[in-house]
Amino acid sequence: MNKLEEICANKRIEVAQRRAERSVTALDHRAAGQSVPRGFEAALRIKAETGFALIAEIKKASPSKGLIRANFQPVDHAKAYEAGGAMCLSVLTDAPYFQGHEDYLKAARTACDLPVLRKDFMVDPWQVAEARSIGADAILVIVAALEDSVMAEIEAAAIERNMDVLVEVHDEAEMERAAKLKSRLIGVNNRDLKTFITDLATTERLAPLAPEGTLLVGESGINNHADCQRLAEAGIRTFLVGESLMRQEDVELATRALLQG
Ligand SMILES: O=P(O)(O)OC[C@@H](O)[C@@H](O)c1c[nH]c2ccccc12
Repeated sequence: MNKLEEICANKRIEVAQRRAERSVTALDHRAAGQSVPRGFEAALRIKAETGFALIAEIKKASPSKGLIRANFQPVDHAKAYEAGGAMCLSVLTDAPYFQGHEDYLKAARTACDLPVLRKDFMVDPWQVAEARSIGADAILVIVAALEDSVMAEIEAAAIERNMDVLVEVHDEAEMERAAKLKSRLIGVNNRDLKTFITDLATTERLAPLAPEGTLLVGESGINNHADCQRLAEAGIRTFLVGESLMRQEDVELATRALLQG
């Protein structure tokens, strides 16, 4: 069992417990109290026409790096990312492996005007209703973790709720499977799931294989402006960046430097 399979096996157990306590109807009722979804993909597409569109990630820890940020303040981070020029936020909510929490997403979204992706491991369409009920504007679908039929069900649950779907791929076969979905927001994860090594060449290799009309997102291992410029050579102007920003003292300044050099 690789790490992703292990995480998803645990997620199934975790979700089964929460699902027993709350129905989709109850979640949708709760979601009605949230503000309507902010356009996640639309914000990225507009910005990517003229510059670099950034999804800035709020991430306290990860399985490969352990604790990334000791002084962890999701509200301050959200504000700093927004002030620094990010178009969207991604907030880790997985607790066992990333020390995330749904409260971090709620607090971050309330603190700014940016659309927010719930960064978690979706294994059940029920989680989409849950994500919307805490205010998420978009969800992540990791192709490597799901069968085609479940992937489509999760996507449908998001579309039904006017949420956007970031579809994540790691290799050619996954890009082909992603193309069968409706979403044309596709992230290429540069992190090898078995070794945890990141290599920007992954995005460069897969970019030409994306279906027509796709907004491609370069994910993971993007450390500086030069990395953004390198991916721009391959036509990618949208990036998902976590660790390199989370490690900086002045997050707003670091965000601006990443985008502008
Ligand atoms: O911290 P980085 O190397 O900038 O990477 C951010 C993001 O791509 C990474 O956190 C990520 C990509 N896909 C995921 C799926 C689950 C959890 C985390 C992730």
